[in-house]
Amino acid sequence: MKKGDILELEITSYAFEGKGVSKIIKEVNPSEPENSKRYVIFVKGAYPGDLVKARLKKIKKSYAEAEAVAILKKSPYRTEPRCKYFGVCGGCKQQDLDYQVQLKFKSDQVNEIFNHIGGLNDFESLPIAPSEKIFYYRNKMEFSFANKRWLSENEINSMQEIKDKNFALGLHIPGMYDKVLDIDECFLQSEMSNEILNFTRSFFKGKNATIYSTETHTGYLRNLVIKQSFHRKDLMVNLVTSEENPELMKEYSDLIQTNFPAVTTLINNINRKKSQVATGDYEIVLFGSGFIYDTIGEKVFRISANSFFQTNTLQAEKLYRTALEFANMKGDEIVYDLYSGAGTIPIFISENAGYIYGFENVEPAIEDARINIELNKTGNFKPFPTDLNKSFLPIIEENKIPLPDILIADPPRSGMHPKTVNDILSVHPQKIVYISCNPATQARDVKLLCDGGYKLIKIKPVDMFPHTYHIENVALLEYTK
Ligand SMILES: C[S@@+](CC[C@H](N)C(=O)[O-])C[C@H]1O[C@@H](n2cnc3c(N)ncnc32)[C@H](O)[C@@H]1O
Repeated sequence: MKKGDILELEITSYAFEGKGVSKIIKEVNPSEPENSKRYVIFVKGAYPGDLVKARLKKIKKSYAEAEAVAILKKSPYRTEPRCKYFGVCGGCKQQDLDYQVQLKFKSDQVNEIFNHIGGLNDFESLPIAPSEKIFYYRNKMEFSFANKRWLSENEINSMQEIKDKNFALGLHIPGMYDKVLDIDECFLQSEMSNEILNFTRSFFKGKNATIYSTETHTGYLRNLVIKQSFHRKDLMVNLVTSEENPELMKEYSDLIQTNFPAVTTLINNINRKKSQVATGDYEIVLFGSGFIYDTIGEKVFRISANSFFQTNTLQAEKLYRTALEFANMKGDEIVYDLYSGAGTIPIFISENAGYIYGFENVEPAIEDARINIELNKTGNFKPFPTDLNKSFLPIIEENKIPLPDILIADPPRSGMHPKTVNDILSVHPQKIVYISCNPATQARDVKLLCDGGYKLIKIKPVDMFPHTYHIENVALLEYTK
């Protein structure tokens, strides 16, 4: 067996990040053939139930990696993808998999990750909460401009001259930071979002506007971010550019106002940094308030261009309700909310807690949290600017913050800094509710907390991102010593 070989493989299970698993016998045990050792091959582009031809890409001692090149027998779990860009776009990699099966695979994967990475086996695993909407469920889309448009095979193979290959506005090709798939529709946000996307492309193309190059670090256009309230009629268009161009922006702004009365605010974020992030060094509000408002449950939240808000509003409510159920408070508890963003969790749970202290390092998010406190007349929550890559103990001491009964943490994908885990152990809340969009780093951190005296009681995934591999999971830990 060598790299490049093509094997016929039966796919029997599913691994993290959408790889089918096939187990083959490399060496037969002659005395007990049925007990011959199985060798695992992870197959990209294959689902359980498929029979595929796959090309070997990498061979290791205990496993190999391959890529499906032909499907000989289709898995019964496969469905027809809705989107014409499926297979190329990095957005919805499981759109060809039945949604109920997606849920089952996500659930199985969380358990497997907790078992393998965390070495955790003794906990209750609650059923995954399905997403109410499986299309048009996002309230935010971040599109990128690129001066290298992804070309289809047909375009490359055709003998004709390729048009517009230096202008794209759409979504990145997986693994290619500089190439963008120029899309004219996406089923993740709303129809209106697609219209704004297409209008923005034709406007700037018509003006021969330049696109920021990741190689030369010159050029004007960087990102188009659309934020749309789910429960209200607020719609924000945020154009991220490398510099100011007041004349061009004025023209764009006037046309957006005329053609899209639904757009309630237009912002121009100026990002002079080399890194490709869709947040600016400063922002210019062209019209409207510069914010949108949305609700989760009974609570209303202001969201600015650069603050985090859960992207699936309907599922955010399920996520927060799960956290609230897990915390199971009497009403007088001191709660710490680490990575508190715009204060959405503290405000959502405020009636069930005594006092909540939030810790967050993004200034616009903290500013939003302060406004959200006023909007909701929340009298028992205060956010503290805190960099959780450093110890938060000095902030507690300086501000005489009492020790917590309950700690909620909702870190970014990278999980918690080891210093934060240590700090949690030293403030030893009775319960920890850990929300995560990356069960691998969550299991790693939960293991550390369990080594420090906590017990994992239960977990519940909440599907926030249908058709993608992304898994959101809530875990409850209790102090046992
Ligand atoms: C997954 S979001 C959760 C926000 C909030 N809990 C919610 O549900 O909307 C993670 C948050 O962590 C914040 N964050 C990231 N790195 C941080 C750090 N080093 N210190 C403090 N907060 C950080 C981000 O700004 C973001 O608001």
